[in-house]
Amino acid sequence: MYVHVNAAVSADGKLSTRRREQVRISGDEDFARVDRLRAESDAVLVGVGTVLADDPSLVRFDREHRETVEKSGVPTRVVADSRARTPPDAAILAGDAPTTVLASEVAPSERVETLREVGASVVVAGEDRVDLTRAFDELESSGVEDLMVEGGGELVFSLFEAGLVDDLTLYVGSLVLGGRDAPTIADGEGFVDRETFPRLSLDGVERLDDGVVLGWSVEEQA
Ligand SMILES: NC(=O)C1=CN([C@@H]2O[C@H](COP(=O)(O)OP(=O)(O)OC[C@H]3O[C@@H](n4cnc5c(N)ncnc54)[C@H](OP(=O)(O)O)[C@@H]3O)[C@@H](O)[C@H]2O)C=CC1
Ligand SMILES: Nc1nc(O)c(N)c(N[C@@H]2O[C@H](COP(=O)(O)O)[C@@H](O)[C@H]2O)n1
Repeated sequence: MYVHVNAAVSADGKLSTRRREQVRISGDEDFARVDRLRAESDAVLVGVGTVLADDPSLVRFDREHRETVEKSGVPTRVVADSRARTPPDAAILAGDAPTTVLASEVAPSERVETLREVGASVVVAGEDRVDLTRAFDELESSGVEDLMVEGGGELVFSLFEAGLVDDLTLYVGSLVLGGRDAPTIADGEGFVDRETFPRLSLDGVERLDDGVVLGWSVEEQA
């Protein structure tokens, strides 16, 4: 499965403010690029932190572009949510697009049952937090070849740590958000040993809206 992480950051590298409220960093051209990326994907993944902060629906994508890349149907929405905290009335569970919740064994069974009742598929992988490698194997066996990840920083750090990221694109907008506690694209514990820093290879730089899109592929980890 090919894993592409995309996000928008401020000029000082923040995904949002210290209040973790959704901030529109992308402009119209960048959102159109995001819609094309979604159209190229079989599934779009976010962490439950993003669901609780932004209440995304993840239903928008470029339908014309999807036809040109020969993908059928609509992208499945996926949430990494160890404890099944996704509210049953969350926008990510509404509408016709399918939703898969990746949970772990600590998820209370009644919450898992409620999510199933409102139409989600629930995949249990991992004892405590979601075991992303196992969960991705399950997604792949269900037909997901191209997975787009739209954040947030806790989830993306874990994906880098597990060596699961193939591509990273960042839209860098022309604003400063600041805040030592504001989320960045890779939060979590952080890497400390030089040998473990994921290394990137710069593939492209493009000016868009009032900002710039940077594209990298992730080099093989030793
Ligand atoms: N500008 C942009 O492009 C974007 C901005 N954002 C912003 O980012 C913020 C949210 O990011 P953040 O708080 O980091 O939340 P995330 O969306 O990264 O979700 C983190 C949660 O995912 C769950 N999770 C399940 N399995 C794992 C795992 N293996 N590793 C890590 N996490 C796992 C954890 O909760 P649990 O343990 O309960 O499972 C964790 O707390 C918001 O402010 C949002 O607005 C978000 C996306 C894009
Ligand atoms: N690409 C991008 N630019 C921004 O400025 C953003 N704030 C985000 N946020 C991400 O988009 C999700 C919302 O998508 P929908 O409105 O549901 O289509 C949000 O949850 C973040 O993952 N992205």
